[in-house]
Amino acid sequence: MTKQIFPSYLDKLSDVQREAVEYCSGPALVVAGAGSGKTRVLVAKMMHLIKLGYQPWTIMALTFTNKAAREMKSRIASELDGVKFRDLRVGTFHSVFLRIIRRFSDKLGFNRDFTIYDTSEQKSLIKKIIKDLSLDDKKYTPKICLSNISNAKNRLVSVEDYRNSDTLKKADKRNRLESLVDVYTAYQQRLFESNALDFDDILYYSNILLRDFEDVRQTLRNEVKYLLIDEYQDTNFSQYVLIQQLMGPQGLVFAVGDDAQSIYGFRGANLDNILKFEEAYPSTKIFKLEENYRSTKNIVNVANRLIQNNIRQIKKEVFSSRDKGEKVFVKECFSEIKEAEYLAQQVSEAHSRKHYSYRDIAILYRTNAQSRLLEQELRKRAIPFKIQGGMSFFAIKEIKDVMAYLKLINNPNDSEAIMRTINQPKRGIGSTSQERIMLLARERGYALSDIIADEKLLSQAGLNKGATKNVLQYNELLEALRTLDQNDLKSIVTKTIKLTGLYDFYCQGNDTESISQKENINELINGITQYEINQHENGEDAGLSDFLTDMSLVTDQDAEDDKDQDYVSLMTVHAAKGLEYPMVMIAGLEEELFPSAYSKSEKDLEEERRLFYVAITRAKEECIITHATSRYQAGYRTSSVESRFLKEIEGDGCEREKGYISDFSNDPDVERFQRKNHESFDRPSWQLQEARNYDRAPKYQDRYEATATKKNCRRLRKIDKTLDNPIYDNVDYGVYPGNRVKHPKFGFGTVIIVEGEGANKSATVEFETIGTKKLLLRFAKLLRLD
Ligand SMILES: Nc1ncnc2c1ncn2[C@@H]1O[C@H](COP(=O)(O)OP(=O)(O)OP(=O)(O)O)[C@@H](O)[C@H]1O
Repeated sequence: MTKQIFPSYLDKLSDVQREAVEYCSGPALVVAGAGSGKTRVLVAKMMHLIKLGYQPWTIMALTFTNKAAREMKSRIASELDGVKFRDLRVGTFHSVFLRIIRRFSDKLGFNRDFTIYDTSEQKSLIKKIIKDLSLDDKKYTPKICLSNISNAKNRLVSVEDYRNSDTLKKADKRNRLESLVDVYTAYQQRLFESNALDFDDILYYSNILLRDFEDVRQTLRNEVKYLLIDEYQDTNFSQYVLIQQLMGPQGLVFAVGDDAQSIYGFRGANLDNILKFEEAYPSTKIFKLEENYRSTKNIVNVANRLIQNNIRQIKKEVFSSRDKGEKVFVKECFSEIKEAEYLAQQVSEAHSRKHYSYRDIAILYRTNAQSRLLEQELRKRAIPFKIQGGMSFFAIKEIKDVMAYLKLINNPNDSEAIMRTINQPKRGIGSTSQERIMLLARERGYALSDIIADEKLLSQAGLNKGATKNVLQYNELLEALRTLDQNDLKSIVTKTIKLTGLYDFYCQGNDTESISQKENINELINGITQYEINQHENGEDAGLSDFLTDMSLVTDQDAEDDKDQDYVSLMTVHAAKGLEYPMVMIAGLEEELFPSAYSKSEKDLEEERRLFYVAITRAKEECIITHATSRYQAGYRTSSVESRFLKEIEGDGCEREKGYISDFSNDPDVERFQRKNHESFDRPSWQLQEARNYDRAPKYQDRYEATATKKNCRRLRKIDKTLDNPIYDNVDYGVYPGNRVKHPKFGFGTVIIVEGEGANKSATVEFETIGTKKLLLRFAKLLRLD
């Protein structure tokens, strides 16, 4: 092996990084601050172990994304001659353990070619179950059912455990969801019948394998000598137990993580796993990486000031040896529209005046919905951008159709794939026929794959002759597809697209939709070609089942950066984890948005704070943060209170700028006026101040599906009305001497005198164009501008 390169990887490390890499006598935890070089340490550790004589396949390294795994593998394989990509057992928890489950699938009663259901397949299955169990689909929504099932699996609660648990029963009763246990039972049963697993099952069944099968445990323990784990702070209970079962309490576990960046609590990540690492592995040695190599001093200091407000954390002093750099800049905007305009303008300026490339800039936000206006504003200025982690390619309808056929070739029992493809493209098997087939399957316990192949069963189901013939032809089509060579991936995919009729269905029209569908299908074929090349280069198999497995593991964070292209990246803060950009803008720092309206407890708030910490620490040189004082939500304009986190970051290295006057009317005159007079109007209007004083009503009911009470809705409308019509509905009209106002006919002016009472109240206004006028406020329709 290439010994001459070994010193170089150690040379690139700081003292403490090297100590961590070289320590190999027991479990270790590397507490790594943001930007402190976790990736470098993990790669070096792997090389070091290989140098010490560990065979590459005896080191298991678990990363958070497939992308990180690929990068790690290619760095190691390119630096170490003789080490092959395929020899490295590096991947996400899900991909590594999926391979293990396939290997031992017979122990679990699954066929080796099982399918992994994605979210839409899970939802579709749950909907059918809710219908079959005659449950109220308003109460038992797929989202609620799936999140409860996911929680149960991530806590390793089996269907039987669930049924026997008084605590869970009580909780479900309290939530009026007593039948959740039946939904869970049916869901697991149907997955099993379809020879399918969902994402959580991968870890769940891995745990079962290690717990219940002594021979599997021994085999794996003999194989895995060293375990490296990245992003340890985001492991959940199921992963925690899995690691312990695999390695034991004295095992050679090398965990790297940053408690301050634990942001997946909503998915079951348990911060205690890192906080209490030593309890699980008593002989642990802890290393702290505290130098942030990424960001300027100002950015690091502001981020530190924020995170010190969290109680649950491991103490560390993150510092930067770089310059102070620009101050972190916090900008108040009067509406989300103004905010988007401002950010787009900053991008323009950074590009033209500061010579940033677009690819150096990222705009981060808390929720996907915030991207729409940003996109609009960037488009207006012809700024190229890309939404990262948006709708997955594999969630596109036409791609799902092709994938469903491919899954069926691989796994004939996949009932979701049967129901998706049976009449897609249309072949005369309508919804009544489909329901009858499903009913027979449910009532008599037949597999769908058996029914569609059997004329007698189809007639028992009540299908007429025509429909029966069509179903049988569909089944023959599937049989024919299964005779194709599954190792010739490109050929099987192109033939499937043609033979199933999907090509004619999607690719014949000339309208924009058909063109885009055709492009997507072509993109799939291009992707497959690329996949075959990559697999080949890495010495890995590229058959149909390999492809399906790898695609089922693709996550939002796996998108490859296109290094040749220049565009601004837009993404949620979650999607930005692990990334870095010279300039980072963070939008929407408002209460109930960031922190999210859902974070009610102190624990939730701490997670939101960590999320903001992740956002700030993505920045290398510059960080701009914005918040809007009002936002259009659920059909109403509502006032927004600035995020509590903004107070927390105030101080050295942070500069704030208040917004200019509000523009609720979107009147170009008002806008022009604002621009002209912005210096003298740097305070939010009294209406906003007043609205802010309202006790916080749930504002984002649409987005968060929160159920606002009627009273709150009325209150929101009232605020909204006040904001949209700042003067007309106010009892005292809110006009005082000195106020700047706008009249629909007379234009801009200044109030000189206010006199009279109630309906007779009047104002004398000095207008810029027509001079002084006395107006009855009841009728005057004055718009107050300050
Ligand atoms: N010893 C070092 N000397 C100089 N630069 C380093 C050193 N270690 C890491 N870096 C650089 O610091 C930057 C941050 O490293 P990396 O992305 O691995 O950090 P990280 O710990 O994963 O950060 P985060 O958790 O915030 O995503 C990278 O550009 C990396 O090349």
